[in-house]
Amino acid sequence: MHNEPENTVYFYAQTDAFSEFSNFSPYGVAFDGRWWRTVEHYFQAMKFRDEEYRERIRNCGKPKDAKALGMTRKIPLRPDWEDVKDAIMLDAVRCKFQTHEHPRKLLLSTGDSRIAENAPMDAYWGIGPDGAGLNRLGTILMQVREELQTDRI
Ligand SMILES: Nc1nc(O)c(N)c(N[C@@H]2O[C@H](COP(=O)(O)O)[C@@H](O)[C@H]2O)n1
Repeated sequence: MHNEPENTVYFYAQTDAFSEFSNFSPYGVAFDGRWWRTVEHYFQAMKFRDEEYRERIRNCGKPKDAKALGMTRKIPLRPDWEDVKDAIMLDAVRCKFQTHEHPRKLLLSTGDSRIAENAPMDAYWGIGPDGAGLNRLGTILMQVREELQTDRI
């Protein structure tokens, strides 16, 4: 069962409310001494072991370009991707909210509301076409919010 919709904060497009919660929003993260202009750039690059290809993603302009580069299967996906992708996403999202005050305050302002990525085509990170998707990104955002609320980060 889902919570009632009125207790849910939805986000997705950069033109919608709470767009700051999207990995496409313009809040960069630092990992391994390098700056990634969005969480999406970092997340997509981590799919690959190929350092040159990671750099290509890091240096591409927009998060949608990073996502498109991350979709290729011409460069092999790292073999452990399915095992590590949730931890990589959590690290990146946590780093974003630790680094940037504006999205952090917005995240804290949601209290204990459910947070859901309203991504119609994505039933893993988002709620998918019928609202019943796994919403892993929303769950990670709620975990990071709880860490902030309880001063654990
Ligand atoms: N804003 C936005 N536009 C899309 O088209 C999307 N699919 C998403 N969702 C984000 O995509 C990332 C997952 O990519 P993979 O499917 O694992 O390659 C993740 O950042 C989702 O939040 N967002």
